[in-house]
Amino acid sequence: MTVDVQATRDVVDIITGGWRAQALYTAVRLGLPDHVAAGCDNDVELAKATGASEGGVHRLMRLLVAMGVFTGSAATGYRGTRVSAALVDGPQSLRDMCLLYGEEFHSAWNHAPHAISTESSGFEVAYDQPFYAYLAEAPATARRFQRTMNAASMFFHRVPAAFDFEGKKVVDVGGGGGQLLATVLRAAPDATGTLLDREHMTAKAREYLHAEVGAKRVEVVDGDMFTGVPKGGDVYILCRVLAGHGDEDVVRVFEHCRRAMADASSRLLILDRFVEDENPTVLPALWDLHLLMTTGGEHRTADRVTRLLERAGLFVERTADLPMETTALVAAPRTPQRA
Ligand SMILES: Nc1ncnc2c1ncn2[C@@H]1O[C@H](CSCC[C@H]([NH3+])C(=O)O)[C@@H](O)[C@H]1O
Repeated sequence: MTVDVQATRDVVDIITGGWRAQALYTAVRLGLPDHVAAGCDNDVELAKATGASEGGVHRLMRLLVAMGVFTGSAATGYRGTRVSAALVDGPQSLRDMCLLYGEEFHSAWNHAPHAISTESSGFEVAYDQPFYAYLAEAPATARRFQRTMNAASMFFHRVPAAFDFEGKKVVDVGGGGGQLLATVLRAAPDATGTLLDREHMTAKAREYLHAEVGAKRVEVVDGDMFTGVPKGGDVYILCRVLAGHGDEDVVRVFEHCRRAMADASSRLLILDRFVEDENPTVLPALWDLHLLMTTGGEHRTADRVTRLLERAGLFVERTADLPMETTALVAAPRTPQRA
């Protein structure tokens, strides 16, 4: 019998992927990226700074050097890399994402066979309640989740290059904290904006947007996108809002946007991650399953979104790629619509 060495190697690489994630999680939990950045460069100092055993630190650091998280060695001194720098505590850090993925989301993924077999949330099995209900009772985790969402917003700054907002009336539907709308309005000084979100979200968004772009250029509206969206916009944005909702609800939101458009030159801009059934790439397919693990949700294929748009009287005019395998999808109304 011949042994396929490469296949064995490939399988082992995949199987041990979870261990790598847990090793990185432990490093972040111990604050190793921060301590190395602060100048601790050997096992004795790192053990003292973290309260962990010197032997444990040595063995973990050896793996992290092999993974490219740090460079150097115990003998020559450890040094940080771009990877460890991205995990140092501070604004835009991936630290909270690493902790959340290593704790609550890791527990949710422990129930992957159940979640996948039944297409239901693994989180609910692990924690006996839905993810968002849990967050409402666990403020520290809720803050960690919010920071994770912010860190995952690094594609926002590329949105103005994918769509010309200059002079337009921009409506951000489900606009969350307002970071995207602020980015768009800063890039297009003659544009004005309206953010629509649920009542419990809008106070923070209003405060943020008024501070960032001023009350004159932006309006923040409480509402329900399934009931209606503000009228007269030149561009309606739906950024990361579709994944948690069923097809019928999504068509309803698309229809509301089309009917509310100022005229036939208005556009709907969808910013989201789409999965591919043909030649899939790993991150979108992983995040699709991750939505299943956490909320029971899913990412759609671009074809499926296109069909839902068509049902709502819209067609896809063009698409553009954004960082982290996010896509900008620009849709136009089929016929001139009046509000
Ligand atoms: N029915 C609804 N009407 C308006 N906004 C909603 C509704 N349901 C959920 N949302 C909001 O949709 C957002 C999804 S999270 C995405 C937020 C933002 N677009 C970003 O990309 O950062 C949250 O802010 C929700 O409060």
